[in-house]
Amino acid sequence: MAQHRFHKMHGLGNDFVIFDAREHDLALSGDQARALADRHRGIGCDQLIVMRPSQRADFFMQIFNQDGSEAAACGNATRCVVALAGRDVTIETGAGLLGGTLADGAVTIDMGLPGLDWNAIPLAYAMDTLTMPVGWEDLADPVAVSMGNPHVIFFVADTHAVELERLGPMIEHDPLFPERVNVNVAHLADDGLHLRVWERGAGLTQACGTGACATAVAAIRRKLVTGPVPVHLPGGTLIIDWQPGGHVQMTGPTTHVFTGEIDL
Ligand SMILES: N[C@H](CCC[C@H](N)C(=O)O)C(=O)O
Repeated sequence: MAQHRFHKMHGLGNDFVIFDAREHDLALSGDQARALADRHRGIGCDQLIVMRPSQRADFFMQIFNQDGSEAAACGNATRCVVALAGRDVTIETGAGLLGGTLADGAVTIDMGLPGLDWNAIPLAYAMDTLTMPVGWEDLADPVAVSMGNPHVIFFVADTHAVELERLGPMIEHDPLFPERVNVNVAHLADDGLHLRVWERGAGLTQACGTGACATAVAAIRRKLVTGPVPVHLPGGTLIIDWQPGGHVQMTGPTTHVFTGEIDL
């Protein structure tokens, strides 16, 4: 056992435990990550992040969901590790290299190109990802987008009328999504997009950065809005900018709550 320092942070209430393992290695299994993320028996978080050395970037970001599964992208946590670094950095993730810049207390991440083909999401078989011919009860005709992690987006009349705590897990585990999926329900209002997310491996969260990116891309592809677009989540608002063919830019705040030590 050794003592390891961690940072408790959040991006609009999507919360993280972040270990900086660039100087001292920290091997973590999915089971250990799940135990640490447990809100009753561990520290508690939506995702657990480990910053590691990288040959290609300032650091590598390993991402564990609350259930112990690994993900290749986490937009809100990416903003938090840039804020921790305290300077503009390049981050290596399982989905490629991301750029992070700090300005006026907010962090902007270049989230790279969205994945739009069925096999980039991935889906179990070929279909048009802009208007998918599928549905689950009242949720139908979604869009699929990858931000390095899989997202399905439903545009509805009112996000608060959707029983996401029941339909979310049903869709997350549907065989159409071989790697499971993050489930986004959104509606368009005068002030931008309103979004609620059932996250793969974490459930209902107060905010989802990649979900906000994927939903903005879906809305722009369907010509509902043009970028930059405010995306209002239960925990607050992100600004997403994207032009077809370009990289997705996400801007939003981060909060450092406390630093702790734990024996691992
Ligand atoms: N649950 C996601 C990872 C975290 C995404 C979210 N917290 C964000 O800010 O992008 C997945 O398994 O793909």
